[in-house]
Amino acid sequence: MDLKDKQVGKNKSFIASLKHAFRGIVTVFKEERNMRSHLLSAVLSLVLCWLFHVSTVEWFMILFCCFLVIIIEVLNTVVENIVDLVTGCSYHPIAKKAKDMAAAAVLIAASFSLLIGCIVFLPKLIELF
Ligand SMILES: Nc1ncnc2c1ncn2[C@@H]1O[C@H](COP(=O)(O)OP(=O)(O)OP(=O)(O)O)[C@@H](O)[C@H]1O
Repeated sequence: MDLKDKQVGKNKSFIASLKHAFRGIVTVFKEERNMRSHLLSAVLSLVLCWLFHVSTVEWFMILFCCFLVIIIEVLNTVVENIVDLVTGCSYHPIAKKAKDMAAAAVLIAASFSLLIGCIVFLPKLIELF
């Protein structure tokens, strides 16, 4: 990171805010293996939606689940980073609680999405065979 990137104050323009938000997206996909798995699952679900010609409501449900899991994984990564920043990577029981609860949020969102995926795709797969 070069010196001019070491900004600590508020963004001066909407474009600057957007640039930093995009950098956040790139960083989370580069650094988080789980995020890449979520993206792969989302792409596969969208391909299935397209193959099965699902209804508008079903498209909405699947899109909602894809975005939900990705947004919660971003928030989980934020919690992990803040905890590491505060603890300096030394053990603390409250750090453990925070990280475990953030991971629980991802697990709950992913389980909900799996359930929705089963509700939408299972009847169509059964009909196919
Ligand atoms: N500073 C700490 N103090 C106490 N426990 C910690 C600390 N850092 C991590 N842990 C424990 O280790 C687990 C894994 O932490 P880590 O930061 O490696 O998350 P991760 O493997 O990147 O998680 P994810 O699978 O969600 O990406 C946490 O859920 C927590 O139980």
